[in-house]
Amino acid sequence: MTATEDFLAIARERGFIHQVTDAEALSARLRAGPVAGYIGFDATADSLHVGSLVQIMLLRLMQRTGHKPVVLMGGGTTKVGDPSFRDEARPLLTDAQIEVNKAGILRAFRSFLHFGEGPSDAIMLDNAEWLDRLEYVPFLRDIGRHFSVNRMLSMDSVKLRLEREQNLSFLEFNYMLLQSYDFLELSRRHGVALQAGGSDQWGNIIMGADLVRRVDGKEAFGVTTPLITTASGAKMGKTASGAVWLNADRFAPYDYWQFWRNTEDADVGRFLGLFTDLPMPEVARLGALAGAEINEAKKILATEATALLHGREAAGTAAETARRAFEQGEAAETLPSHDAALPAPVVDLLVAAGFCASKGEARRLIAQGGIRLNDAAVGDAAQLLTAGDLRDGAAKLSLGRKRHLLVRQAP
Ligand SMILES: Nc1ncnc2c1ncn2[C@@H]1O[C@H](COP(=O)(O)OP(=O)(O)OP(=O)(O)O)[C@@H](O)[C@H]1O
Ligand SMILES: N[C@@H](Cc1ccc(O)cc1)C(=O)O
Repeated sequence: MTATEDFLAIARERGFIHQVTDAEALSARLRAGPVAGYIGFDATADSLHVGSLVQIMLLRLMQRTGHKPVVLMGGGTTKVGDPSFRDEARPLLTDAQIEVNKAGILRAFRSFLHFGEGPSDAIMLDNAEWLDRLEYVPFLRDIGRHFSVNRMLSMDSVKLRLEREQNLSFLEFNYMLLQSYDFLELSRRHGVALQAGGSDQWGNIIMGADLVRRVDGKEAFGVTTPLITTASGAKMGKTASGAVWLNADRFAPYDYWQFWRNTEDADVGRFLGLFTDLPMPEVARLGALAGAEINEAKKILATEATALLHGREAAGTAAETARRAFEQGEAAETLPSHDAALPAPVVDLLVAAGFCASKGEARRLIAQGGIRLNDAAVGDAAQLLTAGDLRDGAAKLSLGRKRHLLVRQAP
């Protein structure tokens, strides 16, 4: 692809665009040649989850259409904590924890973006590099003077907190200035002219674009993606038992494949557009399938999305494991597995393996008939899994019809 290919039109067609600061001028700029565009990611956990995948796929699309994606790690901003649309302040993380989180987060990007020195190669930066060095009074004088507190207070992202008279600390109130300042630094250092993010980032993004225009008189654009919810209204990426993490040590490729395989019918077309590289005519065809056929589209979505993150081989293995586990009902070797000292309560195993967030949730699922041991429903919340349950060295615990776990005797 070349830089003349219209990134904005393709992004819109695939479902990425919620708001754009000045679509016409941005389109013209994008047509004129490669544009460097950035998205920031705070290091609030040691892996990103599938909610951030919209942002990562947008960076990927930038690269595929000939532009330059800039990944900004929020090593500095994480110390402050973005208050946008949050009811309360995020817990303060130690510097050591932030380092661990950064190392975990950056792993996912390598699967989606090509990093290097070329004009459309991705680069990764960390805003700690400039934010940690800021001096208070010079910063207030050079940057702070361009911000109107009146305007900051009118932003939707903090309005609710203020209206409810919930505390917004001065630390958090500064977040918007720091993110805005990032845009200015990136514009100066790398000619970045575009910032993207989820729709909750609109306020931070337009403030940054204004700052770049005011201080340096340079063009700066902002784009937001919709915040993806499923057809039933839940925020994308959260399941009953937690988040769908991108790192394999937190969420196995097989579970990731299953997450996509379980997409609701009404979401299939939209998710294929956002989370795969399939051409749009194919996306439209698959999204329009109905009845039993939509299941084939879900498997394609699962395999394509898993291949992007974990590689085609892992995706193929997951698809094959799923086929064997569900179509033939046998426990395959590649299901996620968990070693435990036996006998052990089923409830404990479900929590230890990450299938349930708490013992309470595990008991509830058992009461609802949602847990099976070797394909037989577990009826009693106190049931133990014993060595007698092992078949060829493993017992199969299932949550619902689609998530399975092999439990083995710990050595
Ligand atoms: N469901 C989603 N759809 C689109 N973008 C999302 C979604 N969830 C998060 N994002 C985006 O990913 C980035 C990181 O989000 P955020 O930091 O809020 O995630 P988080 O810390 O895991 O928060 P939460 O626990 O509320 O999900 C932001 O740019 C945000 O807009
Ligand atoms: N505020 C963004 C992360 C971010 C950090 C720094 C930036 O310059 C841009 C974005 C979020 O919470 O998701």
